[in-house]
Amino acid sequence: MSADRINLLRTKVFDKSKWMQLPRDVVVGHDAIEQIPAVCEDLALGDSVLIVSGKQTRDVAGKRVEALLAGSYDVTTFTIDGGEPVETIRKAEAASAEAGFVIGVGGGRVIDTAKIAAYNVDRHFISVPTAASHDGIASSRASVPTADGNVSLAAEPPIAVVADTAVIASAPHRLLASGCADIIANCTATLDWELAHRLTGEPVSEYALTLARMTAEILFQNADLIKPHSEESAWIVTKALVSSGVAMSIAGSSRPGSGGEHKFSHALDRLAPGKGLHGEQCGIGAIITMYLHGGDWEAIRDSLRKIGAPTTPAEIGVDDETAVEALLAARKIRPERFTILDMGLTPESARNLVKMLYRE
Ligand SMILES: NC(=O)C1=CN([C@@H]2O[C@H](COP(=O)(O)OP(=O)(O)OC[C@H]3O[C@@H](n4cnc5c(N)ncnc54)[C@H](O)[C@@H]3O)[C@@H](O)[C@H]2O)C=CC1
Ligand SMILES: O=C(CO)COP(=O)(O)O
Ligand SMILES: [Zn+2]
Repeated sequence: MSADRINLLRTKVFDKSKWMQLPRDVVVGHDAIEQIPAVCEDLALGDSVLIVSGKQTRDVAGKRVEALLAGSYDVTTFTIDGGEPVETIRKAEAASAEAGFVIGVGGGRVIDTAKIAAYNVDRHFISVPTAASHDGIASSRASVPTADGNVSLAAEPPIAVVADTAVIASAPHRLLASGCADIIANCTATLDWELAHRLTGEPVSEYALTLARMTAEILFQNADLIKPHSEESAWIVTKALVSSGVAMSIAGSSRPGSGGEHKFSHALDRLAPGKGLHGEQCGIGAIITMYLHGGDWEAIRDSLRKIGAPTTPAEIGVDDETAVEALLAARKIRPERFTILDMGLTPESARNLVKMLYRE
């Protein structure tokens, strides 16, 4: 081989570069919230903090975090009131700019709002989930609903995650089951990613793929252990959500955890707002996309049932025709993200799939 050719190969190998941002401290367990002052002190993030929470989650845990930090930090609060998401982010951003660092205490929407606001004004962000309902608790991505569908944005990766299993176990079981379904959706999201790699040459990360898939498999194996209001269940699911979030951070995108089933969920958010939770809709979508991939869709359905997550649109109050519309609309959401739903689905085939796979 000539020297020129060797140099060319070297250049190809060495011009690859990637920046992965992962949490530095992850504290999960009973009364973990009490560790927040120690975590903040350990990370030396500044003298003032903005605590972002929702109306309900402020009562659940936000006020406790405020009280724990009040003696040592200048504490300000921002409560999300359910207004227009982009406007809410702008307001949270302005409040974050006045603080040294930001803590988000709540469900997915609160955490996403806080992590985008922190990112936009270059502040560190601590994630304090009050429910194990989604895998954004440890990721560097945020999902924001817009008029054109959900967009996945770069956001501040949590420098710490503090997940109190007592708080999480006391949340409605529906939230925990939804988080399980969001993880189970990794099974189809990873298949979609591999499909796109084979078909369009989209790069994949073997590590992110393997971690996302393994996380879903561990949950499958432990589906029997997922029970309402059990701290052990909260522990299993929270660890899986952290692991899934890390897969997204390694990938630098939500690809390992979001494929066609997520597009279906985003489409339902617009067509049937307020009916299903994010993870619930993703789980329902994964049944169809797994069937289309030729995989074991019945295993997905049975695990969801075991955990207590819905397996049909009817269970979340969505009629079959809306589910058909969502399947067809899914392709228009983030069209650059190729999935199995881009492979020739027609109104007739969508109708047949819904009829066949969503029987009670
Ligand atoms: N950044 C990312 O990578 C990801 C982001 N997401 C986003 O997260 C959002 C979905 O998150 P969810 O948590 O499902 O919805 P959510 O944030 O709307 O919360 C659902 C409900 O649960 C309540 N809640 C939370 N903790 C509670 C507790 N301990 N006790 C009683 N009620 C409690 C909230 O007040 C809210 O009413 C979506 O916007 C989705 O796009 C979802 C997955 C990954
Ligand atoms: O929900 C997510 C992963 O579970 C993030 O996915 P999106 O990028 O589709 O919002
Ligand atoms: Zn998700």
